[in-house]
Amino acid sequence: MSLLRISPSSASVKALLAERAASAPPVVPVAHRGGIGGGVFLAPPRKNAQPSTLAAAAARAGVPETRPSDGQDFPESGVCRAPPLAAPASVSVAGKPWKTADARLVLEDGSIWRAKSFGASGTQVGEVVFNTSLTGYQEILTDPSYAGQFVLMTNPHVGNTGVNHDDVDTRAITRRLREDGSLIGVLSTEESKTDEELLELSRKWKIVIAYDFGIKHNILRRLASCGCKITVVPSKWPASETLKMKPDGVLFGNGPGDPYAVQTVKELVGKVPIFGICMGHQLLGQALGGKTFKMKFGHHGGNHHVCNLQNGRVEISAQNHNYAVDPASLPAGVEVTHINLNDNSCAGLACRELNLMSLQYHLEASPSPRDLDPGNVPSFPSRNLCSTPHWASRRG
Ligand SMILES: NC(=O)CC[C@H](N)C(=O)O
Repeated sequence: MSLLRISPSSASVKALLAERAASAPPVVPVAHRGGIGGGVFLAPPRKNAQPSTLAAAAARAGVPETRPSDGQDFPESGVCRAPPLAAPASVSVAGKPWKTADARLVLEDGSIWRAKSFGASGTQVGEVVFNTSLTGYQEILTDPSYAGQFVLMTNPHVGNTGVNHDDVDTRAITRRLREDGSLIGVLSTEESKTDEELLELSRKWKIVIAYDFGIKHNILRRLASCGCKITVVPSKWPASETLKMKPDGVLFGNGPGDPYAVQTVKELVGKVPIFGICMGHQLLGQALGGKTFKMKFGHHGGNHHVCNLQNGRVEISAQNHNYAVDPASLPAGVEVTHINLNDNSCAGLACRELNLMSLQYHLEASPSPRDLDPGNVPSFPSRNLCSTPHWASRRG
């Protein structure tokens, strides 16, 4: 086991940490199983795992020098310090069959735990809970009852590999959770997201209602990773019921066949921010008074060039549709924001006055590794479903 200093990267985060920093032991943990699509382990950057750092950190935290094997510190006193193990003369990670990445776990109390991850990448929001089991992590990490949560194993000795130089102590976070109760956390490997942004994600949920016409799970996953709390409703869910739920935004997603449910969309337009994907885009087009038509052979492929008319950038998109919105039929005030460069058909529209936008392609489908990720298109924040100001306003 080893320790890691909490290293806030900005004054504002420092301020948030100030109340707790004095008593918070400078430790970092291992977190398992984000909702990112697999297990995530955090391990500390190796440079922070030096015995001298550990000793100094322990002294600052006022933690007595005891080893976990003493068995005196936990759980009675909620001890959270690992012993200053003598590091092996040389420890190499070169032979590991996985890639590691810098990761951060940001809790809603303002604490930031920097470490290394392996496995899935991305950003995920979830409730952090701890599990004290000594064995059986396979069953724990695959238990669907943990959906929406991060599981923090208090026992660092998980699996059959023994304790090694990269393993870390999770008990500091556990102590915090025991004192304050379960906390919402954000686990992220995305360097483009600042600490402040991650902290905001942990504190503010956006309530999204997603109509299910056959919605793709990855759309929901990507929204969840932006800090959205999503309720999926059936395709015939009345607009009046949606409005009663006071959402920050409504998503009309993909689905088979000719667009339907236009009446529901009409009843919501102008009352709540709306985002449409693929069939949702066609529905919005019709609800605004436009017309859709059946294309000769449709668009089905993973390499359709789309021009974003707002910034002139060309995006490579995944497409799957047989119908398209006729731009000439759209009323004034509705802007065509994207066109398919193969045939100049409408690939996106927006109406700022009515707080809506839509795309005729699958931005969640990752045609290239991160092609349509907002972090890669910083000049166009509306690429981000969540940061688009006219799509989903923030909820405090
Ligand atoms: N991917 C989709 O949502 C398909 C939309 C619609 N069914 C079409 O074929 O045009």
